[in-house]
Amino acid sequence: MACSENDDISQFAIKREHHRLVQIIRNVHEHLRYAYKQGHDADDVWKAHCSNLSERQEYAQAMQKLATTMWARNNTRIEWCLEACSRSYFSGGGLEYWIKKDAKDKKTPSFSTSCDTFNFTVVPPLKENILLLDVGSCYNPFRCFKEIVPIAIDLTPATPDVYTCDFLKVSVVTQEDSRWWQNQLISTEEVKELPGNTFHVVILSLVLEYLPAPHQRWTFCTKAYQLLQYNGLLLIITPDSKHQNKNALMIKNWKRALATLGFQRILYEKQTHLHCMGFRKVEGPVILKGLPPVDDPAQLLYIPQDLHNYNILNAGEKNIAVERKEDEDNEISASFLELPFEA
Ligand SMILES: C[S@@+](CC[C@H](N)C(=O)[O-])C[C@H]1O[C@@H](n2cnc3c(N)ncnc32)[C@H](O)[C@@H]1O
Repeated sequence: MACSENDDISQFAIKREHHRLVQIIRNVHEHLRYAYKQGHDADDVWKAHCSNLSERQEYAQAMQKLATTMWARNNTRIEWCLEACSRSYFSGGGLEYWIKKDAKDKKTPSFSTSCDTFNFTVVPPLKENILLLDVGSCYNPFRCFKEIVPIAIDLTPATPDVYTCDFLKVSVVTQEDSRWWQNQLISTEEVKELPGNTFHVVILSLVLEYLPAPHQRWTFCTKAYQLLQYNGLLLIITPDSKHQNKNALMIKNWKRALATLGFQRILYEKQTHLHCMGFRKVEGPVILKGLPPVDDPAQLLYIPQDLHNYNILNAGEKNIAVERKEDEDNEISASFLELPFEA
């Protein structure tokens, strides 16, 4: 057989495997959204999902394989996060810039006044490594960067260095000694508590769209706020293959919602398949010029898929929820199917 035919066959096999893995991920997201859209209580939907270990494990393996083999040379979200927090913000002068700007604008004090101790505010220069909480980490992609101490948590870890933790349920506790919780983690099978005002960075990468209800995404962002030190960074990555303006309103609404918590958006980049956003924790709320206050900020944390209509296609043992044909035609590019594929 000619070499190019062999290549074609292996390309085809890789593409088929990519499609299979993506389908596993999409099905989990769609089942959750479908159940919620049917009028079920979000807590009940989540409880049912948490009891389905085999489905979650299949998802974890599929996600790990996709990220580490299929997209291995295209993990731009990990690179972006690293660049944003390490090279740009903590080591590249970003933190100093924002602190000086605050002082000049006299909008917020350089150092927090609401914290009990100085230690709960990040000040330049950062003398330690960056303490980074990766929520919904799956396979701990930040483990190999020397400037970062990653604490990786996931509902269903794909690798042993990721702690089991349901971030919707975790309690944020007050701990003045930051070593306390590191000892806790070592001896814990499932993380039930995390210390407030502690982390330099919280990462929410491709995780908010896993949650079917906007108020669950709000819970994630609220907890991220509580866990970060002042001047710490929340980095959010969300998939979207449309051009930048298509979902510009959604991104603006996220900014508004997060501003009510005290997150100031300081970084934004639209990549081909992703929105990458960086928010700095300040003493909130952040006032956005020309915009009225928001009544129900949680509802602003919607994603394009929330607006889809769902049908039951398969009335077999397990109903398969799918988006209606016209929605599929119009909006499919916002889904995982369009995340980058590398042969
Ligand atoms: C699409 S994967 C993203 C993995 C990784 N962050 C990345 O960017 O490659 C979404 C992950 O979020 C996790 N997840 C979903 N809900 C969660 C929750 N309530 N608490 C912790 N992890 C959660 C899932 O188990 C899954 O591993």
